[in-house]
Amino acid sequence: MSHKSAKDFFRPLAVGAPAPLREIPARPSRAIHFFDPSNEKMAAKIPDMVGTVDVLLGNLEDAVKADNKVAAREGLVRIAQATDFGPTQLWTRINSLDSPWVLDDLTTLVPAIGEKLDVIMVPKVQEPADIHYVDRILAQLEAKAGITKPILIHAILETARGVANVEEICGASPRMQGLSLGPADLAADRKMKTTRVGGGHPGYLVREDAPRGEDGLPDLDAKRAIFQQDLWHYTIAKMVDACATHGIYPYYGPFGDIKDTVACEDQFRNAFLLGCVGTWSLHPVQIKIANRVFSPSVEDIAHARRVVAAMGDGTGAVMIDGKMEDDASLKQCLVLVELAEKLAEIDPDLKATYDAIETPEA
Ligand SMILES: CC(=O)SCCNC(=O)CCNC(=O)[C@H](O)C(C)(C)COP(=O)(O)OP(=O)(O)OC[C@H]1O[C@@H](n2cnc3c(N)ncnc32)[C@H](O)[C@@H]1OP(=O)(O)O
Ligand SMILES: CC(=O)C(=O)O
Ligand SMILES: [Mg+2]
Repeated sequence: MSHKSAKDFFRPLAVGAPAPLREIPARPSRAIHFFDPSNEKMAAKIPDMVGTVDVLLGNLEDAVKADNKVAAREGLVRIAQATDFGPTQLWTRINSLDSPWVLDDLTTLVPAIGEKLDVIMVPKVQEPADIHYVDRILAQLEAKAGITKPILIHAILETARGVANVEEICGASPRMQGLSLGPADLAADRKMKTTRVGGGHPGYLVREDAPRGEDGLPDLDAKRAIFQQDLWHYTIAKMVDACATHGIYPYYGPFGDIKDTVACEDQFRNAFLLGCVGTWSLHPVQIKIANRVFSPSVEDIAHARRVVAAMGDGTGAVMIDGKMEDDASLKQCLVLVELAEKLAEIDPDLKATYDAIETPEA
């Protein structure tokens, strides 16, 4: 197998295309809010959502009826051209690479709104070749349209083969911005026996040991605690490692039980704690949940700042509230502090909240 040389990796793939980025900017993207641009009621709400969510994503793939594919594509062009997105990013999810719509998605969107599109989400990515295909065609279209900044690529991990190839997918192009988990298609592809869009399952559990009777046998009638397990732990952890290795960003994905806002928050928080930077929002109610979960808490920032202040030059060990802190826990605290600073730049309420935290002298 031939590989590009290191020096060629950051050269444009078409003459006149913008130079690839060497670092993917760490822009806040706590919620990637999905809307169907062919749904007039939904589309009408989008201009007023600017500034209330980090990313607005015009979805062209699953959840858009086959008969509405052209209307969705054209609707996205109209909305993008008419809207000033300010600090909010504009993303799209194109149709899958084996669909009859994807080529028109790309050849329509890039010339019409390429300068406004930050990221193109590519569904059902199986292998690096899928990214290479999109990479080259984007460069050709950017060159032809005179686009000045490279459009980034985000891959959805929603096939077993995609999961097996995740590291190569992350490293396939300097355009790679991140990955999202696609739990619905992934479950189908793996032949998991679930019927949901993300979240847990009551059958996937661990049960407390049974008490033993005098005969030494388990008492099967005893009440025992059960603990539902996370179906997605393995895949999210694998995604997080692959993204961190390649300097790109991991995201949870959809949580389909819109009315169960409590379980949604739990699933999002698990992803946040494991290293994800954001998640998807399918309904306006999920934006607030995502913004809350993917912003460090006041308690975490208060603690992190105490550790930073106590650690001086960042080496050695100190005790705070009975716990040992050292170089490694300081690094964890800095992840939270730096994230809070980034979010405060675009979220005035959060800035006020973080500014009000009493910070010890360094
Ligand atoms: C597995 C995957 O691929 S997941 C990604 C693909 N799926 C999606 O993108 C789904 C996007 N979301 C939706 O289609 C819808 O939110 C649904 C179908 C889940 C629920 O829609 P509804 O039944 O209309 O929800 P509900 O009645 O609570 O909506 C309340 C209002 O919010 C609006 N709304 C609902 N979802 C959205 C949205 N994503 N963005 C903007 N507005 C929305 C509705 O139009 C409605 O407006 P109205 O008050 O003017 O009538
Ligand atoms: C996110 C997505 O597309 C899926 O779960 O299938
Ligand atoms: Mg899918």
